[in-house]
Amino acid sequence: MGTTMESGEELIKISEERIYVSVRLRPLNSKEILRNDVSDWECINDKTVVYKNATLSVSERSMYPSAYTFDRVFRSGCSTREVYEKGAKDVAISVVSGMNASVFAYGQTSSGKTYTMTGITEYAIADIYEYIQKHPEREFVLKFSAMEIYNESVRDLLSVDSTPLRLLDDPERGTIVEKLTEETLRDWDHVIQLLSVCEAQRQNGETSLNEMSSRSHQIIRLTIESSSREFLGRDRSILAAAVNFVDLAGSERASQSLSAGTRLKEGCHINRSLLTLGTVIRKLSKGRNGHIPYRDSKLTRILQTSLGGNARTAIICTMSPARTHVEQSRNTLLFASCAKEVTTNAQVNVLMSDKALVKHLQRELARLESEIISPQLTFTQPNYTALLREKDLQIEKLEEEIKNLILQRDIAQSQVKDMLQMLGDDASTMIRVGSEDYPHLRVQKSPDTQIQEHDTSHHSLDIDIPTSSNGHSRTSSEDHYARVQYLDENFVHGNSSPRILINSSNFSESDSFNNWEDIEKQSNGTSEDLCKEVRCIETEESSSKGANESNYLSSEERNGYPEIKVSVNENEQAMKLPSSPSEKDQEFVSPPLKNDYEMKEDIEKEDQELISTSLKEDRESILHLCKKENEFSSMNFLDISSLEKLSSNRSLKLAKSRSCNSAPQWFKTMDYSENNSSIGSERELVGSERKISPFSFGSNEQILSRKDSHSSPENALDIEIDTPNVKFSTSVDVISIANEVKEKAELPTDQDIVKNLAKDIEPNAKETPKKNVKDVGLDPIEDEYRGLSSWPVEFKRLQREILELWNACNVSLVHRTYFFLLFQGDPSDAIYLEVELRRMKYLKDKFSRGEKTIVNGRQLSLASSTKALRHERQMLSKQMMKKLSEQERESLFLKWGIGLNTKLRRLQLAHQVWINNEDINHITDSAFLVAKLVGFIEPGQAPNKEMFGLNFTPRSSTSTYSFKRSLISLL
Ligand SMILES: Nc1ncnc2c1ncn2[C@@H]1O[C@H](COP(=O)(O)OP(=O)(O)OP(=O)(O)O)[C@@H](O)[C@H]1O
Repeated sequence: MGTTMESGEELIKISEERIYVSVRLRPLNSKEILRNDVSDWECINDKTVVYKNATLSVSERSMYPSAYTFDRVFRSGCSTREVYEKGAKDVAISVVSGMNASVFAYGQTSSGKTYTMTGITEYAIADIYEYIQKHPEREFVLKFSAMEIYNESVRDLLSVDSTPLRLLDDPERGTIVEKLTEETLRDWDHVIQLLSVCEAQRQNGETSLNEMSSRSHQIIRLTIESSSREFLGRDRSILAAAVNFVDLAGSERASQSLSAGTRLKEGCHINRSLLTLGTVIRKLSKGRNGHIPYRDSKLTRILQTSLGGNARTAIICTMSPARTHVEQSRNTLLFASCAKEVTTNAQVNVLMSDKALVKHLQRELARLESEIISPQLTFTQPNYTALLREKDLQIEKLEEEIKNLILQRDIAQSQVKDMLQMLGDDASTMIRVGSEDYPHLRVQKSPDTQIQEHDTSHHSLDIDIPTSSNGHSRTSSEDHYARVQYLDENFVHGNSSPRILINSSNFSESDSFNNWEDIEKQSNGTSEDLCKEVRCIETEESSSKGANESNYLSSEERNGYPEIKVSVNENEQAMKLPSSPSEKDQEFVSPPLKNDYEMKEDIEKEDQELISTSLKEDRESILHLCKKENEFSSMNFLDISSLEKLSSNRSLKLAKSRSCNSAPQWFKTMDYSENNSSIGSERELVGSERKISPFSFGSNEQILSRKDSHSSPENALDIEIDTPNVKFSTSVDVISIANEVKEKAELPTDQDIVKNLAKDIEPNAKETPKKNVKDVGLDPIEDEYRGLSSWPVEFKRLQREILELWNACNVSLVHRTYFFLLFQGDPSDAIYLEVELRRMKYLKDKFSRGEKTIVNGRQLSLASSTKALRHERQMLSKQMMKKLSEQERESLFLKWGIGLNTKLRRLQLAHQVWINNEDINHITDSAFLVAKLVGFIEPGQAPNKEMFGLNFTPRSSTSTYSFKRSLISLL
């Protein structure tokens, strides 16, 4: 056998094993001997039986195998005991270990099946009892049942009732025989008694071959349940299995058995069922593929488990050695040969009692509940510990991060506080924006006394360094300036605040700025030096919101927007303007207009997160610039010596020249200048009416000629900044500075825009015939364009190109509006159009390459500008409710083709403005609408260009300057 079972205590798990097949030869019976039948079969060893008929021809011998090998062959002289011991016991006794078992006897009629199985059944049961007796620690329950299949009917052999029993299919137990009597064995005698009953009940009949021929298939079933006595009364497992002792009816040939009538009918059923059994065995021997016809007979249905299922099976094929039965013997051997190829898969059958099952389920339930409540507890101890350790590390890391964040926050707050202190030294300098206080921004006004004392040097411009202890009067232009600053902030939604370097000689107020002290220290220069070259940072109220961060950026950080040095021409006479008492002591910058609050608040939200960062960067940038002061001394336009040189050689001289000799005509013509009344004139240019241009610069040729420029008073772009009580005149030699830059050390790549602009302008300048300023008397460039009929065309071309670029770059609508309304065709605006065009091209180039650029310290991309533009339109739509009357709104809706009942009509309107570049009327309408919404135009006020800086009254000139200088600074 494949598996021995020496110890009954062990539960033997047997995987797949083959059916144990043995062949038993019986001796010739008396009848066979009487007719001189010979025995042709001989067991040559324990496993092989051979056919030894010497009378067969060679051809006959070749038709059949002569030797058959099985697990065991038993000679005719072997006892049933030996057959049992060696051919059935191992399988039969498996039942005590919880495995199903079956022992078959297969063979032709009268071959000795009943003879063999009777003995094997008794021996097996005897051994089972012996096993039980040897294992008192276990409790066994033996149940006995017996049935026969007679003429394809199942009968209970333990019942006198011959009513056929039904077969039921149970999904777990397989085929069960309904109402089959099952007797619990009491003792050995009980076994003998029941076996006797079965023998008595079984259908037997006399045939010519067997006086006591079994006419049915008999199945004696012994079911054994066992459990350990140790666990008796507690939850315990029960091993349950059954062993079948099957005595098949013998195949027979009617001709041989001479059966007729009932015997013939029985023989037919017997043969049919045996044929099905043979088919099942044959199919199983070839594998389990395909259909196995278990259900073709009750025999195979009942024995399905034993045939290739959960059972150990042993088949003992009995055969007569007589020559007369050779054919039947060969059939038996053929069946045996197939059977030995069939495999079964026996398992230990463990039954759980209801009590045990309940106990088991309760334990499982408790375990699952425990997992739900505390999943970690289900981990193994090492994993649990590792998990805890990991969590601890994470907690430590997070705590460390929190500490760092708190530290950074404190530092940022401290910096904010410092900056605020630096920006405003008293409460009066603070303005309230929303819930935050911001410092007022002021023009650094040079007291007259100081101006008089320092009449030889450059003068400070509107350095919006916070007020000092000196205290500065506030300008009346604060409102306007605030608007402009707002525009500057939001230029291209990137807050491209301008940066202007201003030569200053009397920047004493800056002493109050601690950082300037640091600058002084680190620059290894004297305070005088610093006073000469002070980087005037155009700070505004939004400085605390990051708008001024770019002002403190190093040139490397500005990413394409290099600082422009503005040398302030301190010409007291020219600059000194009659003060308007009403405009005195007004802050240069006022809180944002109420109309702007909403928009500003939204922007502030976005900017809040940049506040501390920008302030920190500001401080670092200042320090960085201080360090760079010396480094730049021989490198770029930021260096002090360079600026000094420029100041002394050019700007200063220019200033002196102008102040002493011939101040630019426009100075004189300005209505607030000393000589404005005498020189001012009205000029009509491109349909725009203006009294004077506040900007003038010499011919390009003069400007770009360094040698000449140093000695020429016309080679500077002059910007006059006026305040009510102090007038500033700035000489912004843009081109010269650009050239200065170009000639200096390599600039960052992003600053090439400046070079390019200078290069582009330079040839034009050279082509432009030099004009005698004195001859012209006014702005040379104006003269130049005034004499050229191409300027209006050129202006429109520039304007159209700028419009397209605005759209492409998602430029702020407010910026567009202001720019559009400000620059309407005056030739003096050419430089600004050129600058704007360059800026836009630069941006578009960046965007087209998917790159980001830094504008005023913020990263600006096409996506972010798109978002900002959408946001701006939303803000404008909100402003419509505040800035427009219902009648105005309805009128606009009708004008812009929006239904009065349309949902989100204000938003629709906001999305229509500034979208059609081809229609100048649309652009104009858009500009006026935006201007009105953001407060350029007061409700009920007719728009006119005087409001947008073209009327250079003291009040408006500041805003004009601010806007224009922002453009210049971006060079
Ligand atoms: N090995 C044996 N040694 C001695 N006598 C045997 C042996 N086998 C069978 N016999 C005898 O042969 C006769 C027929 O045996 P048995 O009834 O067991 O055959 P069977 O295969 O069961 O026949 P059937 O299929 O017709 O029931 C019996 O009288 C029996 O005593």
